[in-house]
Amino acid sequence: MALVIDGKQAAASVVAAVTEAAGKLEAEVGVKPGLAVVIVGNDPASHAYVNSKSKMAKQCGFNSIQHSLPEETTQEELEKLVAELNADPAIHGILVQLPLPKHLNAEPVILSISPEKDVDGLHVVNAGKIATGDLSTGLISCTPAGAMLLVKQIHGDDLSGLNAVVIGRSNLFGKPMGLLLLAANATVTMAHSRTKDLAAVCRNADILVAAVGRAQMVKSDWVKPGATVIDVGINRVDAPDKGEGKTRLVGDVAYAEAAEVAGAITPVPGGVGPMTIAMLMANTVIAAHRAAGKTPPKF
Ligand SMILES: Nc1nc2c(c(=O)[nH]1)N[C@@H](CN(C=O)c1ccc(C(=O)N[C@@H](CCC(=O)O)C(=O)O)cc1)CN2
Repeated sequence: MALVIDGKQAAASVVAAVTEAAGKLEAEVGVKPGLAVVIVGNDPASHAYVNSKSKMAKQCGFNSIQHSLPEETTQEELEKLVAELNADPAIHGILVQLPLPKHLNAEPVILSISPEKDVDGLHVVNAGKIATGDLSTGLISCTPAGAMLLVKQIHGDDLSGLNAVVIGRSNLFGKPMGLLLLAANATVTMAHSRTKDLAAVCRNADILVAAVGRAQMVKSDWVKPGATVIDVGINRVDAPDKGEGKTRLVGDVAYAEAAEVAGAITPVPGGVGPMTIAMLMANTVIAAHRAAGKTPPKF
């Protein structure tokens, strides 16, 4: 049976380090890290994530501000709010929760965030820094940064000689994850919906990262014996065994059967998910240190 990688515990360690760094920064230079979280519309899952982020920011000792905008907010109004937050010296991190309602275009909104305050790491300046191998002066996208911490728990910092396969090529996760694995010297394959014989490609992976958004698509015969499996999927499926109308969360990997083959595996829930919010806190405390002219902590 595979080792179960405990994302909750890893996230708690990151949050403890962030809280300590935030406390020291405030004590030394009087700067309290400030995080502004912006949400548009009424999507219940997005509201739950945003509430968790605001709550966690408070727990870390940050100045935590939430802007909940109505569904009918215009592109102009949203970008105006971002401009105000860019200009606010008490705010070091700005996050716009995704997805936005259909009438809004996320790309210009993300580009309107100052790269130094882009704690989601989605601005082209931050994405470009990862692409050029600069992992120390920008801000790294939270879910891939968190997934990398879990990979490094198993394999250490240097992934030389290891084959990594990332299934999924989104800007939010797949692309930066591939680049972070590459920066750690893994030999990286980016796989996606058009990849020929995906199962065979995956069987070659020492580190298999699934971010496809399809419940339990990755089967045990896709997993190389002893491989590390990182499951980024969060899919809600019917759970008739729990009672009528009940649901449960599952990942993109058929967990029970994959755990029989893998060397280490992240569960869903409790794997990569909790790392996302922890790394958001880490990025905010890093941004606050830089704004105060102090050397940021490393996570
Ligand atoms: N602006 C952003 N939008 C979105 C991001 C993001 O990083 N930035 N990521 C996702 C949603 N997300 C954070 O926003 C997120 C998803 C899941 C979790 C998490 O902890 N999941 C738990 C299960 C939670 C549950 O029970 O529902 C787990 O996997 O254990 C945290 C954050 C899309 N939007």
